[in-house]
Amino acid sequence: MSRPILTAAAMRRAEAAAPVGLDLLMERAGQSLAEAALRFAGPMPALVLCGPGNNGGDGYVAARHLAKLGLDVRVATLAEPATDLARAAREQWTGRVEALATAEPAPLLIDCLFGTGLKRGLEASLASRFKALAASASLLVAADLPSGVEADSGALLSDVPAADLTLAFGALKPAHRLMPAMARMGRLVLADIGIAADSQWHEIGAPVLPAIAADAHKYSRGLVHALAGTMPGAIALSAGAAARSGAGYVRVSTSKPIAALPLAVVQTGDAKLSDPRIGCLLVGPGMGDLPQLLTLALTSHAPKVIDADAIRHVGEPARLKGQDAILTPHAGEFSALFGELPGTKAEQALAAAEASGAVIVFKGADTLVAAPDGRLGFAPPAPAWLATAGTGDVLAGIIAALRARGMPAFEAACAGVWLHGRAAERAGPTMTADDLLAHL
Ligand SMILES: NC(=O)C1=CN([C@@H]2O[C@H](COP(=O)(O)OP(=O)(O)OC[C@H]3O[C@@H](n4cnc5c(N)ncnc54)[C@H](O)[C@@H]3O)[C@@H](O)[C@H]2O)[C@@H](O)CC1
Ligand SMILES: Nc1ncnc2c1ncn2[C@@H]1O[C@H](COP(=O)(O)OP(=O)(O)O)[C@@H](O)[C@H]1O
Ligand SMILES: [K+]
Repeated sequence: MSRPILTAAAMRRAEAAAPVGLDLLMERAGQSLAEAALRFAGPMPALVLCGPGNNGGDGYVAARHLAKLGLDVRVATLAEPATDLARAAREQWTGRVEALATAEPAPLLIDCLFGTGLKRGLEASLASRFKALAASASLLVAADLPSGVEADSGALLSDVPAADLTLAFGALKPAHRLMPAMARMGRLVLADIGIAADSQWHEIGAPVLPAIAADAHKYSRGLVHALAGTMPGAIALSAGAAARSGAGYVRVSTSKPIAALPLAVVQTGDAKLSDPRIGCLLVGPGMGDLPQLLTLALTSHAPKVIDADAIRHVGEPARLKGQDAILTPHAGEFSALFGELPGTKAEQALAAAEASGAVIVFKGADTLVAAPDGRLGFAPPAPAWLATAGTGDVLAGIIAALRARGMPAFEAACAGVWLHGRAAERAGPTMTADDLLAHL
């Protein structure tokens, strides 16, 4: 099961369409916040910071439930509630409400200042007060989003303290899975408040891989054909990854023998790309300045993974229409091909998929997979030690193998990204790209 991801506007639509009233949604949000905070932190004195909107409303509800659960809880606010829902929640809180500017700190700080409605950075005095209270607390729990994070882009409108726990209400928002916000969430927990969170945007979940048929033979399991360029190490990483990701046959066409290739990978001097058995063609890793390799690849009818240097040689995104291609750019390769697109990383990835007709794996600490039909996958966090040379070559090889095994392009790309991240977790912080192969 992969979890839906909703923008702030989509979230408001889902809330409005819910079979129960908004007051009940807020009650559920606040109650789940109280229960999660108590389970996470244990019974320690708490200070709930309430903002003017419905995120603040969740805070008043949470405070009421925490008090009912026997906790020593105080509430501080920067302004009176500005919405009917928040006002109603405030009225049901029978305790005192302190001014945020003068409130004493508490070991458990619950941040209900702003959620999806944040419009601009926090005022300087509020931001510094919030930071000081967070610095004095042992644990910081954020309601829906750490206050200061923009829900749709993942931008930090204010330099917010990192939460230890973030409780997302109803559905994940893009900021839960986009940098730099993603790194401020701490543990991320999703609270079901009873909305139907339908979306074409999802967090990428554990893949279901095609089974190996009992009567399989090497070609039926999938043939990956890779085109080697000037840097043999890169294609060796890609081909090794493809071989370990279930391709039945991995073949590399190269003008000179490559010593680093696994023995199971077949080297060939000619590139017979008309071979109908090719399940996926791979071009780009270690290609160097040989644009003719891309030109050759684009003459083939086989599905393709286009990575690294080959991306820079595409020229016009529309050249890829009808190519059944998966592109795997990092940020530099992305802007080299698509230019500086407007909008959030999510919107940029989707625009690139539409312009090229290709599935786009927009890599980084927050990798996205976008399909031309509007589907968008957000990778779960992967270890930062993936930031080492050659890991992209490994990813391209994994995806090529899954495509050759018959997975559709979007599913193969999502599955590859997921497996790559989990392999890095298993390989540990000292890994090199070579080590990653052993953990596929
Ligand atoms: N709408 C609903 O039915 C539900 C909403 N829920 C909560 O409501 C949140 C969204 O509520 P809202 O749309 O009221 O938005 P928020 O509570 O996130 O904040 C919006 C309010 O803050 C003000 N504001 C925005 N940025 C500011 C800044 N930098 N400095 C000072 N004031 C600023 C706005 O003018 C507005 O009054 C969600 O994140 C979630 O926590 C939950 O209670 C579940 C139900
Ligand atoms: N900070 C990070 N956290 C998680 N994953 C990362 C991080 N930095 C890079 N990655 C991942 O590592 C891989 C790097 O690929 P790429 O930039 O193409 O490197 P190379 O060309 O050297 O192989 C991508 O899959 C990317 O998503
Ligand atoms: K918040």
